[in-house]
Amino acid sequence: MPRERFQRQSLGVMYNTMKEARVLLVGAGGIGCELLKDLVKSGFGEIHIIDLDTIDLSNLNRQFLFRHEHIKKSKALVAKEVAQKFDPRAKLIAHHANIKDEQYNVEWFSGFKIVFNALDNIDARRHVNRMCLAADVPLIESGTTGFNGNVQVIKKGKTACYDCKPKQIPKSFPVCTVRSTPSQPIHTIVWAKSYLLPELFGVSEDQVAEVDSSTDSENAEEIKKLKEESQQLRKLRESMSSDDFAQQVFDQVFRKDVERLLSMEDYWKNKKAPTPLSYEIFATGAETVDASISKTDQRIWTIPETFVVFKDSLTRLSKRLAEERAQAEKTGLPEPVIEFDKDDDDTLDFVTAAANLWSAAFAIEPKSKFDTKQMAGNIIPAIATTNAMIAALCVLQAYKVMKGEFGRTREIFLQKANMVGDSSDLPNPECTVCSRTMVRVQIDLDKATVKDLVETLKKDLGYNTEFNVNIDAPQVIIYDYMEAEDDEEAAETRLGMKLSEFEVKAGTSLIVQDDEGDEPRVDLQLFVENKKSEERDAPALKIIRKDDAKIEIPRKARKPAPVTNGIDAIETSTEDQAPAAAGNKRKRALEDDATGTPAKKIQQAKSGQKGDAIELDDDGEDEGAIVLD
Ligand SMILES: Nc1ncnc2c1ncn2[C@@H]1O[C@H](COP(=O)(O)OP(=O)(O)OP(=O)(O)O)[C@@H](O)[C@H]1O
Ligand SMILES: [Zn+2]
Repeated sequence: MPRERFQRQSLGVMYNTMKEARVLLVGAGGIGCELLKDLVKSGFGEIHIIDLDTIDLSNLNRQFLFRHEHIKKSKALVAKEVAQKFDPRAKLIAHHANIKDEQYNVEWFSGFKIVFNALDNIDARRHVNRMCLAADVPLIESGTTGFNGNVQVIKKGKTACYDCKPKQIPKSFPVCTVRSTPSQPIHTIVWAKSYLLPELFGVSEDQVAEVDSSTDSENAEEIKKLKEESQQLRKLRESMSSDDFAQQVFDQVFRKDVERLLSMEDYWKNKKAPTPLSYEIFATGAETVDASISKTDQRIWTIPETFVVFKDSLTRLSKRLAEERAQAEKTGLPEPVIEFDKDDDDTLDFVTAAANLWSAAFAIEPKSKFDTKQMAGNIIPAIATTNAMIAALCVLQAYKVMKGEFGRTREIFLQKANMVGDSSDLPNPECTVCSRTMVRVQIDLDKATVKDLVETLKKDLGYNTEFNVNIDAPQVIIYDYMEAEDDEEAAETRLGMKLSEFEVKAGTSLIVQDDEGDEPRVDLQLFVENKKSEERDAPALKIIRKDDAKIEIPRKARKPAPVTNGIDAIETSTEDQAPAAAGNKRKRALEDDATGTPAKKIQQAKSGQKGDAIELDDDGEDEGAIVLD
């Protein structure tokens, strides 16, 4: 078979290693479909694919393993079936599940040679990052937005982890800009999506991340007024079933609230003042417009069309909420809410129409339903070719990982047509995630007490008396060594409590924080597994040691003393300082772009400095691996 011959030629001795390797692919979406094809075609022996989702019509344009007849079926199962045809000898195993499920514990992760992340959310990425660090399995992390993408190799102790660099927080807009002085279409879209829709049908603006309601001395007065207006709007919810509900809402937000703004003359000295809208005037031109105009999504609606869609979508949403409320009352479910969803036409029609009316009041250009969908959904169209390139780059990095050449792995950034590969960063010693020591612990949760845990930490891991134990998230104190000093009786009671009383269960992470002397140990993360002890006298807790190796928990690196006027405030010896090499590596990550690409690397990509080309060169005759530099 010619393909196999070429593979042998290009992989050399690695060919057989790959045939035996067991790898995990997390996510069978845009990157995942491409990556699965690449992994099968590259000859990886056993590939596990996990995805919690089912196939949607909107996936078909780029997730090429899926066809129309697969809609609503499991992504993982269909991906496996289709990719199997590329090589019937490959062992493919599909899991239609969430990677955060309890059964996918550290032990399960330990069974893989490499894990590939092809996910679409930070939460799952962070979880896999932690599991791979705990299991000491290399992770190849990847992501794309539009024409941009990146690949990062993560290996405990050798390279930076996913959390070593701060991640960009989603952009938010100050409440005063959105509600009092909008000047761009995005402001009015955010207003409709994150203020008007939630105030009428969902949670309040205070709880929406896209709107920043924090006050300072300059805006405190205005925010107070805006809060009063929100309350008035919330009151209107009571008349949701009345015939003139749309008129009441329109009058309140597009007339009264705008009139109030207009009365603040100082506001408009240097800005164009808004115009309050009149329901009667808008209604006059609208009699002949059919509500089905909302289906037109590419062209900007006229004012009468916008008015009709506003009224019609408001009625649709009101009816829906009334039905859901009646249902919830019957079944005792909590009060329902309607949230914005770009694929839900009722909410999208409402946001488009309301945003364009708000724009009309402020003389801002209106937007089509299609454009509003992109902007409100923060959608950057996914590009199939970007996914394909990133998937291929993941495999090229995987070759180096297979050879254990972590020093030669590259962090790769794709910026439109420009690609840059820079050597992987070293771990950030101040990273609260990868600087921890991570250990598995088997606990008989029917038996184990806080005392058992405390004693095991002292006996098996060398802890002294001064340490605390918490559940990671949500934070719950399990043991606090200071308690004994404050209240001996309470401390005794706590020691006798079972860990299960604190809701410790399989999958829980426990964090042990050392407080001993000047040089405490780094934090210890214990990954809990529930295991019944078979013999009666067997210990209720067992620390799992890889190959029976002794577990050493390193001491925290002391921070270098602060520098004042060029003179060290406290004299420090060189041994006291944090590892220099790692420190040098952490100089960047100041401002990251939407893909989380550090600013420095983008600059390089743009200016075409170091490493702006990807070279595929032959890395020695017998090994024949493709090297990316
Ligand atoms: N916790 C998780 N466990 C398993 N799979 C996950 C988890 N979180 C996300 N995924 C999967 O990761 C994949 C990411 O793929 P992609 O970025 O192409 O998103 P998508 O949902 O397919 O597309 P879009 O968001 O553009 O509609 C999805 O198939 C998603 O179901
Ligand atoms: Zn880290």
